[in-house]
Amino acid sequence: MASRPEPHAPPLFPLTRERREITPGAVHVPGWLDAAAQRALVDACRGWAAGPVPMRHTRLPGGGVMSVQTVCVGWHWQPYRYTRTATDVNGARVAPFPDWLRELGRRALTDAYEDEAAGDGYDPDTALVNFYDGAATMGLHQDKDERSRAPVVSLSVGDTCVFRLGNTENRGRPYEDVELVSGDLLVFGGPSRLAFHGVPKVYPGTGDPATGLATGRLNLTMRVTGLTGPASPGR
Ligand SMILES: O=C(O)CCC(=O)C(=O)O
Ligand SMILES: [Fe+2]
Repeated sequence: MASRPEPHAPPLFPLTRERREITPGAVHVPGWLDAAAQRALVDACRGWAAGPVPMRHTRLPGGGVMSVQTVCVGWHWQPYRYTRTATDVNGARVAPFPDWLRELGRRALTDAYEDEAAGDGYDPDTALVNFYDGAATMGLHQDKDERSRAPVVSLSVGDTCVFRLGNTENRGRPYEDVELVSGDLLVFGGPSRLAFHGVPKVYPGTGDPATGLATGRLNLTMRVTGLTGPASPGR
């Protein structure tokens, strides 16, 4: 029978994936959400996907549709603006942005930037929840429909993907491909806030169904719109 490891023995499964600043202001924290937190996030996203605005493939002005499916909370994003009601879907007002998600965003900044004060005053008011089936991808783009340049906090659950983090000038090089795994946190703020980024590939079947997500990849990004307007109910 194997003996118990000594208290000072190295962990049986050493963490090889460590917090890393990819470019100034862009930080990847692998495994930030534990299994219970991932399940809770999947549950919440499933609730939002059911309504009041259903998760859908966003229609682009050129006539195409995005391969990912998206649902929003707080403010509704449609190309290329935020509205309180989903005028391009069913006209309903989106679900309010919950306090627990704001709190999670603050902790994300504190941990990513290793600075107790980094989350102070962070007040995200919208979250975009994207679902990628095995074939979905997202082209390189900037998140620039927000008036605020506060950081974007990104959480991933389910299948592993390739996340491409580029420069702030164009879709070309330099860029770096980073694998985002279930539970990973990525923050992009500061000089990287307007970096081009996208998801060129998802690896189907790499997620753990114990998260509550049998297939596919879920990504939630929270942002500060910098907009004011008719407040969400409860805010
Ligand atoms: O899925 C991701 O990791 C990125 C999503 C994204 O860039 C977006 O929703 O704007
Ligand atoms: Fe984005």
